[in-house]
Amino acid sequence: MSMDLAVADVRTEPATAPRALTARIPGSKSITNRALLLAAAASGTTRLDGPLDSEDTVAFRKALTDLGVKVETGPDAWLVHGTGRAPTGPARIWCADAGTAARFLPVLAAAGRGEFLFEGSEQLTGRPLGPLVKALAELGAEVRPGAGGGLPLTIDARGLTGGELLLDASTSSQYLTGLLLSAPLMREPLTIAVNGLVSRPYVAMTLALMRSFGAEVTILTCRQGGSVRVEPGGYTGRTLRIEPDASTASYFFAAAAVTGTRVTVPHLGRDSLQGDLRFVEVLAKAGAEVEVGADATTVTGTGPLRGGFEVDMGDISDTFMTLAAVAPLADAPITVRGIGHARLKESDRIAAVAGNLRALGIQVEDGPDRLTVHPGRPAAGTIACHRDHRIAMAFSVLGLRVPGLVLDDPRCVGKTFPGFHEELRRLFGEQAR
Ligand SMILES: O=C(O)C1=C[C@@H](OP(=O)(O)O)[C@@H](O)[C@H](O)C1
Ligand SMILES: C=C(OP(=O)(O)O)C(=O)O
Repeated sequence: MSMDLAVADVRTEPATAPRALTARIPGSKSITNRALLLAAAASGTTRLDGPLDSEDTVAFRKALTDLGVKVETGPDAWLVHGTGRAPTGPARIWCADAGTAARFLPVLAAAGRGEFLFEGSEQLTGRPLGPLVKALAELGAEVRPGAGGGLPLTIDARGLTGGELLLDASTSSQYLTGLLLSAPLMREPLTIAVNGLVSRPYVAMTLALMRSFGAEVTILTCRQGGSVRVEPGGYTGRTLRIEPDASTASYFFAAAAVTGTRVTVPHLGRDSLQGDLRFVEVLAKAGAEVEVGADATTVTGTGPLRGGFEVDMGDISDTFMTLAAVAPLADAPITVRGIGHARLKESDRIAAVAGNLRALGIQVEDGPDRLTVHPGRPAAGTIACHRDHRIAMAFSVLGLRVPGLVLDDPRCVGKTFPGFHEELRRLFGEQAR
């Protein structure tokens, strides 16, 4: 199935006050999956209000169910009955396409007992897991990766003692998050020193959520770099309201910037746990008006996008495609750097963005960890999504300004927002030609 993205023909310079829109953004994937794991390991019951219901979180929840955790689901809240300990095998766990499942759950299993087999889609099996496998082996776990060094992964678990580790987090922060989340279930403290951490705000999110479930965590810094120490002691269940997903919100904020409208996302404000909310600072560089309030964020498009800048998006790399896809509409080139690790996600995202823009006639230069997009008039064409939800969503925003853009796989957005196209059309559809 393919889908025509030309839902709008929108002027960039509004003649009157910009149209004010409120986007309905579903819950954060990263918070939902962390909270599911923390709640499963906790003693007592946890209530998650506003969790994300998408392929990644359903896969994570189902994996926990297969590990013996009871989860009750309703339309607006999930109840997780914590076991107060790590799981007992045997169990066979399907991680689907979810990097968070493949990087977080094997550590939980290794802290338990029995045999566990982790498998995933072809896409996920192709993604790296090496630093986590190495760390688990150093902690004394019996781990056997698949032929490519990652999934399918077998673990013969006898519990984990803890100790000291040096972790390479230069390709993904998810290895560090995985080790941290299950550290309170180990017999002794775990101290992890980290080399080259990417996606840093995700680790701050991990630590904040661990603390909110009762864990004792100390951040130690020295001249050589940073390390984190986690005490044993488990978790205690709680009630948690999950914020709207800031990475998902980026598409709607960018849509405001390129259509001269005003988009507000309620309940996503300055206390957000999500680094990706900082995407709005990048839009401000490109000339949009941005207000990050106590409990909402609003972006207003003020005219043509301003280019002529270079920005490091290494901490917020899930949002670089949102900027890059609309960058041809700017009045000067835009360069994004620090995003080498984005080549290791659902697709090689630098190659996917560059390839699609070039196919639309846009001049692009790319390097190992950077991309420069030149101004131009994108032609109509078919976007190759590479089964990557974020490529589909980012180019859908460009589709608000470029008639005749078609996605080759519109439904891949289900990984994090199954209702994405419907919401984009609800907000911008009446401007369709
Ligand atoms: O911890 C998390 O929830 C995530 C961390 C990031 O991955 P990397 O640390 O691999 O960059 C991000 O891209 C992913 O969507 C979610
Ligand atoms: C990289 C992503 O997902 P994950 O690594 O959690 O599969 C993403 O959602 O953009």
